[in-house]
Amino acid sequence: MIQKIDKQTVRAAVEAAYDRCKEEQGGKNADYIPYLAGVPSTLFGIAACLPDGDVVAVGDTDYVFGIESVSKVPTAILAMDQYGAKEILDRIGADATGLPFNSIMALLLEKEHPSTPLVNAGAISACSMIRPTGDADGKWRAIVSFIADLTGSEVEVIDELYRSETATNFNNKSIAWLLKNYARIYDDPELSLDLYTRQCSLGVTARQLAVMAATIASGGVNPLTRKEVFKPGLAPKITSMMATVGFYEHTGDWLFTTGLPAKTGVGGGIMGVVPGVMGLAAFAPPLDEAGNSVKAQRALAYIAGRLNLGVFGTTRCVMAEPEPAPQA
Ligand SMILES: NC(=O)CC[C@H](N)C(=O)O
Repeated sequence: MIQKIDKQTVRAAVEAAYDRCKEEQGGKNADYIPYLAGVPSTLFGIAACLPDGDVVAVGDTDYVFGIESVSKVPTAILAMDQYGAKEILDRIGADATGLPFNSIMALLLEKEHPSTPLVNAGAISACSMIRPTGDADGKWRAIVSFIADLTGSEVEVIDELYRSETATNFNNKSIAWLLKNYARIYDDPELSLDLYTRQCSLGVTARQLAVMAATIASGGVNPLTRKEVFKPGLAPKITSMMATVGFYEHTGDWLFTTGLPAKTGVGGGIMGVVPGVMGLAAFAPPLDEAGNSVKAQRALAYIAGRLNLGVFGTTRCVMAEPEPAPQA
């Protein structure tokens, strides 16, 4: 069955989600990265980017926050674009770990297989693969310009966040060297980890994440700029990875509840992809114990339910074509 929705329906859902969730008090800012503990906890924004590039936005959707693990998505796509999806499957994998994002145990259990580019181990491995290998500046330029193409606007590192994260990323250092031990890192471990830390420290807005999600939803064509950012065949690959592990050990519960492929970050952002239809994003800093924003989850779950956006149902939700302008 096809269910047509229009821009007004989306706006009404986004506004209702904001109103219903704005008083939610659950969760706590991440504090293992000191910068994140200081971000105002009451910030809250929701954005939806439609196929015509229009963004429906409510709340703090222009506040610049740390992209954190949502950055694992663009780097995974870039790696697949550079090497082909099959090589990423072979070298990194596409499985869930069922464990926290920074789990060393996951790496020990699956020695030669970091599982997926959407957890820390696989993401550091993906950073190591980004071409031109061995060239830290060249790799960084490749990652940042790819993210800018996905969002249709510039992105910059939040210096204080980068310093804060670099000063405290001991666990990730262990992961990088364990990857080296198991021959699952494809460039210098320190260089790869620094790239990963820098990409996590990029500042983005909920509006930008919604455009990134919409670019994935439309098979790699940015709806704002109309640029073809990545090969269309990669959209279902990244969307399936997001569906598999986007909320770490809570992914199954999320997918069961919403049917929405999405990816979270400890900065409080969540990006959701409705293939062929739209991109969604929400931002609110307080997190649950798996590191997923409590308020942003509630908001996106509400919108997914109200608009029937789940990808597993028998009803396929599509955007209605806009009415033609009346003839003069
Ligand atoms: N889940 C996250 O957003 C974690 C990202 C963070 N930079 C880390 O490596 O711990």
